[in-house]
Amino acid sequence: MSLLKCNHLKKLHLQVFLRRNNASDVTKTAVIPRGSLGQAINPQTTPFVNPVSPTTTRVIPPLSTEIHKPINVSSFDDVPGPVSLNFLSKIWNVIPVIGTEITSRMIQYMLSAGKLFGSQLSWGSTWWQHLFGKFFTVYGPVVRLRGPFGGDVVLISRPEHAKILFNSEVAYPVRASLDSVEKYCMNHRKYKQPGLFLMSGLEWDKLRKTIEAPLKSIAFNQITTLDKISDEFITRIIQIRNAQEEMPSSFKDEIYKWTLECLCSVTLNKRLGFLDPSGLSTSSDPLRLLESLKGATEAVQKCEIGFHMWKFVETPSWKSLVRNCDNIDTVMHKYVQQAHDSLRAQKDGAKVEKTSLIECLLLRENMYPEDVMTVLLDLMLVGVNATVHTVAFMFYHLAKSPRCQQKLYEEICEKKTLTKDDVKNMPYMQACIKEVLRLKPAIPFLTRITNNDMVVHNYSIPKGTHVMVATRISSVRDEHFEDSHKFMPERWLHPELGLINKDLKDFAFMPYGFGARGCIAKELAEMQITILLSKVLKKFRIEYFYADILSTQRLFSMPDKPLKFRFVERI
Ligand code: HEM
Repeated sequence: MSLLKCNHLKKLHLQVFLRRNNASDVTKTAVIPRGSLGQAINPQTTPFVNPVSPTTTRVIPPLSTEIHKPINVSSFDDVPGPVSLNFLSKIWNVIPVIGTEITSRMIQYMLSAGKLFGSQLSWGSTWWQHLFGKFFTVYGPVVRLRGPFGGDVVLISRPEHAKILFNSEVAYPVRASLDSVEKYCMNHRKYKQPGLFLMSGLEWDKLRKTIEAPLKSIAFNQITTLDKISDEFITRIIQIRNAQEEMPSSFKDEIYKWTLECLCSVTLNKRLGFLDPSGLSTSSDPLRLLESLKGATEAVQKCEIGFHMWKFVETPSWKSLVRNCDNIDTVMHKYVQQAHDSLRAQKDGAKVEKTSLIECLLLRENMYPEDVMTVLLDLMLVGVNATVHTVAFMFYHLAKSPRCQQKLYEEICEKKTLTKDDVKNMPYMQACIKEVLRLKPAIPFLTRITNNDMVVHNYSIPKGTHVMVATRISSVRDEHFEDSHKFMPERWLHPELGLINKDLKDFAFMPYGFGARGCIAKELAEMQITILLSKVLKKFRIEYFYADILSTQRLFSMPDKPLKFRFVERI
């Protein structure tokens, strides 16, 4: 049996086991429900956090060998959800298990065809947003989507429920997998690991620790290079704008190039020349990487949504995923191998100088160039797409709000050359970034496979359940943010002191996720965006005169329209 199938079976068996046994023996259930690489959590060493807030009257006892079900807590089977899916699950239960992760996407796929709510919903680019919103209106704040293939997904959005979920996290939180990327890494490439985003357990923890600190320090050491890359971006703007100072429809690609150049400079300590003023030749590494990343992103989205046919036959999406990821692999492998060889040469001589992330990784015991490749693929798929989305919407919201743009421009003008300290000390810039992430989060929902039994909204949710937190929904609710659909960076500022108000963000706003599993490169992303925006706004006023741009709100969200901004030079 394939490794993937094996994982899914493990997961399902765990759920069935938990339900049958009412999770009565914690030591038996201490297996993380996914990941061939994820080590089992040891309950003896795992810190317990009471999943229920102290102010809540319902009290669930700490995990012990005996779990006492609190009186009046409704069972998992009582969690409401769409009846037609319930019916479907009964039919499909006779079919062998395929996997929990696909359930939600399968359901979304069926619903996107309008089968459940018909014409009541408009299935535009933000259909899932309407769909999830509709679920919450119809079924309440906790919705159970019964999977046609056995795995269930619980959907939540309220901050108090997200708090219970995230506060119950143990040392190694588990995120739902991207089966297609996992299959590519483990089955197709035969790598030892599927990459940080998909790993879990002790191996994930070790790898994360290896990456996190160097990523931060290397990024800050590269501030001058990142500054230069932003200058090149400005040169490109001047080159490609038309007589009306407007960007071509392909402007998103320029943002991609800027992001990739920044990433390669931090990870490889190499300038690949994505923003070369003379353009990119068709056979160049940068163009190959750019096209392959876009192709891989599209292919992963297609593979993950809907019925996972690619698990059985080689569908066009699967072939495209393999082709594009292989291309990324071929290009990056060349640089990783070079770094590997140069480190081996240095090791025998003087002190090893670590100037790039891949060098830090390669110096780790049992870390080979192939393992580094999976890390790089992750950083590209997750990090580059999220940064491109955020930068695009920074430009958009500032263009739509000349008052905010002017205020940000004034703050930028107070600084001459940006230093490390300046980057962290620009309150209005930070407020604008937060506001863009609130309105247009690059990753609009978070997923976890619960590490503990928990009670959410008086429903018992067993350990091993796949939970989706629709964070974008909570970050645009008026009860959490006044005039929530308006772009108002000031909401993040203290009225007198001009400091970022940290209180606002708790669980209603999680653009970088949460806890140990949260984004690994928040500081890097914000530093890059701050440098870019400072440069661009010093030089240009940004304008936009076309239809509103929305986020596609997909797995890797993107703007749904061409970014035809005008960059008007300041006199
Ligand atoms: C504004 C830009 C970015 C946003 C909004 C963002 C957001 C996120 C979110 C929401 C998650 C999931 C967190 C969770 O499940 O709790 C995540 C994870 C991750 N991000 Fe980012 N990200 C950004 C930039 C980057 C960049 C630039 C990189 C890499 C260079 C990166 C690398 C990663 C990785 C590797 C993970 C997985 C971490 C793990 O599982 O341990 N991200 N990001």
